[in-house]
Amino acid sequence: MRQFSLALLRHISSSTAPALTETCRLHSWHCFTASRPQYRSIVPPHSCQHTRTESTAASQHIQDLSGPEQRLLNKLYDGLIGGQRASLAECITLVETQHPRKKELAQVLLQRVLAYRREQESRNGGKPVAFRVGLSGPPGAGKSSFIEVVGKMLTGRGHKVAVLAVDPSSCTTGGSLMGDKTRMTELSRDMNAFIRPSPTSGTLGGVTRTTNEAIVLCEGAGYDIVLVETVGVGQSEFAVADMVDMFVLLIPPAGGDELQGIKRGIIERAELVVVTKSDGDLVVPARRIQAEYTSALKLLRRQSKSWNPKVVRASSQTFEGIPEVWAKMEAYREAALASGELQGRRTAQQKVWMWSLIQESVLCHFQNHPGVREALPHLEERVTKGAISPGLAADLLLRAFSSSSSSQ
Ligand SMILES: Nc1nc2c(ncn2[C@@H]2O[C@H](COP(=O)(O)OP(=O)(O)OP(=O)(O)O)[C@@H](O)[C@H]2O)c(=O)[nH]1
Repeated sequence: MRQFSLALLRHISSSTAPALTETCRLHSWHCFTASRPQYRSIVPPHSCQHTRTESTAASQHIQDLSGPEQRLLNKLYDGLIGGQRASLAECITLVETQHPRKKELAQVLLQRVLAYRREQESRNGGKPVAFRVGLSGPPGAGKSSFIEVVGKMLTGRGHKVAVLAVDPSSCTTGGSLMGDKTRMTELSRDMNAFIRPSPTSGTLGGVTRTTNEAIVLCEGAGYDIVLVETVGVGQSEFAVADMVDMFVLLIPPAGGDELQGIKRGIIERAELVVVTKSDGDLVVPARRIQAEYTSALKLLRRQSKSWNPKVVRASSQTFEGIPEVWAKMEAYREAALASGELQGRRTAQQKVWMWSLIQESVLCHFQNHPGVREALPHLEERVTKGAISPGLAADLLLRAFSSSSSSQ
């Protein structure tokens, strides 16, 4: 593990450093190594290292890998960059794995793909190559029907479309909220589309991490539009809003009760609200909902200087409004790119992503700590019986964790 961390660190020191000034880079490096003597033997980030290409830097990891591991990673990387769907699926399976060594391999692969993506972005004038859109809405809002028609329309226009799902229920029940039914049947047969359901187990933190990583992989495989779908339950919508360029809320033309479940906080995050199923008898209620949401959005604090959130109607059955919805999404992207907000949003998301990784891994470390594991059953029992407060139990567990961690 330590050897792998060193390899990764060596790569990070050379591949992320160009963004920093030389002084800042060296200062950060010395601050970092001051408390970590084990890393001092690694060459500090230095400008002469940046003349190497990203791929050369990335291949440094490969030296730490066994022959079969190198071959596997090369095969996956070449297949992915070559746009092969089977390789993309295999790469996503690798980032979803719980196996410790495979997790390390996945990180090496991701570093290579990220380096490749950076090269592409610099050729694109520093602008992101792909457009990431998050789509959320209550169960039955018409999300999969909408993604199916929009996806088909976009592949028809020459785009490559990837659809990723974040299903909060997969973390507890094994994935029932987004339905076990076959979704988006036509799009799944389209050679220019790639659909990946949510992993069927794990924590929401784990699922969002792997979705973030899957986005990077899809972009590496040449998908220029990545749609991330989630159901409007729990925190998954906020997690998705934190990983995309644009967040779209889909609302069915339903009565008040069904709309109760839509959280106010998430409406504030939406750049676009689409009232779905605006056809036949549903046109009248769809218009009413559109008017209600338009007034509601006016009262909310404006999130962006370059874009005013909009409310539109569309029908996946009649196709009415679908091209217009996409035109609004493109208009948003252009405005956000021109103002620099999109690039800023992505930069901020990198930090959110890093902290969610830290949270997940610290929690895992805590739960697997021998002192915590020993004390946990007894303390949990005392808390459930009301013998001690949850706060005291948490304090005792944290003490068990930190005292034996520091003596290790
Ligand atoms: N009239 C009409 N019905 C629609 C439209 N889009 C979807 N529906 C119907 O609404 C129901 C739910 O549609 P889905 O696309 O499965 O909705 P979803 O939000 O993906 O649902 P979950 O998978 O349960 O989260 C289905 O019975 C669809 O046939 C539409 O544009 N018009």
